[in-house]
Amino acid sequence: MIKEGDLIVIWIDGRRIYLTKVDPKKRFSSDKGYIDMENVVGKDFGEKVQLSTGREAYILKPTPMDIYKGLKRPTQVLYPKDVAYILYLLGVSPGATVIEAGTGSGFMTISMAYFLGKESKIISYDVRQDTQNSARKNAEILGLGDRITFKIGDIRERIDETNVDAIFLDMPDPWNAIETSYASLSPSGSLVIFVPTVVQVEKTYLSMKDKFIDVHAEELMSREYQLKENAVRPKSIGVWHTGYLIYGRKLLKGD
Ligand SMILES: C[S@@+](CC[C@H](N)C(=O)[O-])C[C@H]1O[C@@H](n2cnc3c(N)ncnc32)[C@H](O)[C@@H]1O
Repeated sequence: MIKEGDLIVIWIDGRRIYLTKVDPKKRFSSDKGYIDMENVVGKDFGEKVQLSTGREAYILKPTPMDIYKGLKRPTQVLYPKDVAYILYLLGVSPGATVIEAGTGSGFMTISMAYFLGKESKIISYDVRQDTQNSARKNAEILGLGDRITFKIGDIRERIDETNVDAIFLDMPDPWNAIETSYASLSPSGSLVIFVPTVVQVEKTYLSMKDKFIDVHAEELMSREYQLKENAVRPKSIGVWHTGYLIYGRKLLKGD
């Protein structure tokens, strides 16, 4: 049963998916109508409610995908298809320590905190205080703030932590952060990097190839389908390119 303070999704249609906290004193408004939140308290997840216009909406329990659609994002954020595979490539499990840069809107940070659980330590660096503040707010809304340490700093110059399990970089010039990442990683730890252009892939590869093993780059493609009777087919409009993932594992010097 839904109670005050719960995080819920108000689902009106495929383009109107809102993530909000239940405050009985407040009103949720959209271009399709409003509902006083006191009318949501006591409902069950999956139940239908009626907006002021008579339009129906559904109350759902937030999933990472809803969180992705509903969060504020001052920077470009990673797409869920990439986030899911990055988690796999990082090779980490609950209890791990992971370093990330840059924080940006915190979508990757939040995803790691969500999937790696309470015992994990996520340390996220960014050079910008404003975007990191917004990421911190996002993490707090989701109740994940205590799993994350936000740090202001240039990861090309310094990573305070050593012997970490994995590092993820989403920044314009990751090839300048290979030295610091190498020093911070535990032997055989994974370094995963996201970049949007092939020039960045080559520069990153060249800076990694002597210190990391199993270095490779790949791109993930996802194609959504139109679901309509007698017309099920790939949608004609979609996101075709997000970026490339580069991966490698730390070798000990001299190996
Ligand atoms: C595209 S955003 C990251 C988005 C993030 N992965 C997400 O899913 O929300 C890139 C971020 O890298 C930060 N950045 C750029 N250079 C950096 C550096 N040398 N050290 C730390 N952060 C850096 C930028 O300030 C920016 O916030």
